Amino acid sequence: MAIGEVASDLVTISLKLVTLKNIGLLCLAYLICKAVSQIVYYRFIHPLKQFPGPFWASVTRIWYAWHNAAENEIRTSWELVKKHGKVVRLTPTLLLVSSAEYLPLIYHRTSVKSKFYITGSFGETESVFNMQPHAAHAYHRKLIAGPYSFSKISKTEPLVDIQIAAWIKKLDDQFAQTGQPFNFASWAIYVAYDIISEVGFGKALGFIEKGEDVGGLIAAFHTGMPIAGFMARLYPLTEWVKSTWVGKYLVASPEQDFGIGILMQWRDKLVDGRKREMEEGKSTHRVDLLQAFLDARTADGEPLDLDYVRAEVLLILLAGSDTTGTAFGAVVTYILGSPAVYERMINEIDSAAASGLLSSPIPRYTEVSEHCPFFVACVKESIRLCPSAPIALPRVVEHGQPPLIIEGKVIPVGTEVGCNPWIVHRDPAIYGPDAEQFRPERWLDEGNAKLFDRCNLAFGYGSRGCLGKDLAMMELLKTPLVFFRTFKPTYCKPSKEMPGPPKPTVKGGIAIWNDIWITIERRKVGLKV
Ligand code: HEM
Repeated sequence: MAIGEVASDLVTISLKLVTLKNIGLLCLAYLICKAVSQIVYYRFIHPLKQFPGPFWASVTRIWYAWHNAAENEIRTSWELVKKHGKVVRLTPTLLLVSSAEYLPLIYHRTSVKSKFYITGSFGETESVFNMQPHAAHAYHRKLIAGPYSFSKISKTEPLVDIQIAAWIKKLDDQFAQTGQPFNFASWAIYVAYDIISEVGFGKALGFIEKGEDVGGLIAAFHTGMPIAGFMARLYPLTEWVKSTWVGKYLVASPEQDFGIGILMQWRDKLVDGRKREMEEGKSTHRVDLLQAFLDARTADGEPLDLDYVRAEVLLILLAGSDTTGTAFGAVVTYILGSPAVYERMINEIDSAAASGLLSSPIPRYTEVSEHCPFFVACVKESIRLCPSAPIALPRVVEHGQPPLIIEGKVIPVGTEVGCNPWIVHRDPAIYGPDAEQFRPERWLDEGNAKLFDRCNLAFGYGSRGCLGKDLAMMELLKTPLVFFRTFKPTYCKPSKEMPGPPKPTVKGGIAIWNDIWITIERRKVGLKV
């Protein structure tokens, strides 16, 4: 047979082999080889193989993303910590550390956020929250931190009071006077939204007035968070998808009529409205956060890029409302769940008020901190047990930083390390053997309280800690206090329409209270509305 004929036969045979079925089989074989090599590498060769954790967690991020989507990430992580100790491997590259003693080492001054934060779920332009490199974050944080300082935020206290008074009046009219039950979980977010929009943008969005989820913003956030959580946990996939044409559908934008897109539309209305006012010379008297961002200048005297201002404004809407509402929900639920705590708290508030130590109708933040130590302890204990952002907050171990040594082991460069506030706040070495119980008294010992404050991760830690903490604490010490002083709440008997008992779920990375169904009656003391 001539060489030409052999070649032609070979081509014919080859072409016969190129069938759809064979191409499929080849792809399958490739995927199996890739999966097997990934499993072998991460489980038996990778430097993190020495750390304990479930098999699937050590070889694929899908395990972690799956548990987040199934809303059982915390319980699962907690059980692993109880089983394995202070360090657990949650993904091929992520270690969860449960011991508070390591917080300063992991969250040091120049720590770098991991790609967990790249999701694009909050839009194309990053705010200080998403920025990963230390230098970029430090530069931008310096530009915008001024208006969040305690001295500036304490000037907004009268604005907070206006919203608290409006909220109490609405609750009185709609529920105390009528005896109608209501879901406190929703109303807690309503007041938080109106406070943050008043302080942040100079006008409450109207949640209290309308008594509803204005523009569906709360629902939009709750829908968007599980997607954000999934994308954060599967970030290599997210990064790749973002580089393809599908990316534009993945990254949140105001063109989208769902999820975070809806919040962006509102954000743009606020920013554009303010820009118009400025052009018309109307907004010179404004002192809110938005105006501070628009007036801020870089070292070269340039205004901040408008897209960046938009990103920071969106962050205020996202970070400053639901989180605070969740904390209100926690305070009320934990206090109502313990009659002895309720009695002690209400007696303290009543006697402080009777002694003239609390201004009327709404006490000042400083008065509450000084004269109601047990109530303050209740708030701190509630946030300890139910932090609003119960996620691992991962940082990357980088070259050029001091070596990170945990439990005697050097953590390899490139590893993601994080602590989940929900878990760290239950560290028995700090809080004792009853760490899982709601016991506000533990904060009354001054030495303990200082230690607990140092180990608190509810507002993040160190140079990347929450900029809105002072505002949030002001809201948290005032709003539930006025609520309890004015009304006596009682849980409703659980039914199909009013399920109970109340419990938090975690969507993406945010704790959300569901079904705090109560009735309220007016007490003889409290805010007259
Ligand atoms: C109870 C209420 C709040 C809680 C529990 C909370 C929690 C947190 C946490 C845990 C972080 C750090 C996240 C990380 O390390 O990745 C953070 C960052 C941040 N929060 Fe809050 N937050 C609350 C309220 C607020 C409010 C009211 C505002 C705005 C007025 C705000 C603005 C911010 C900002 C701007 C950052 C980013 C800081 C940075 O990276 O430099 N937060 N918050």
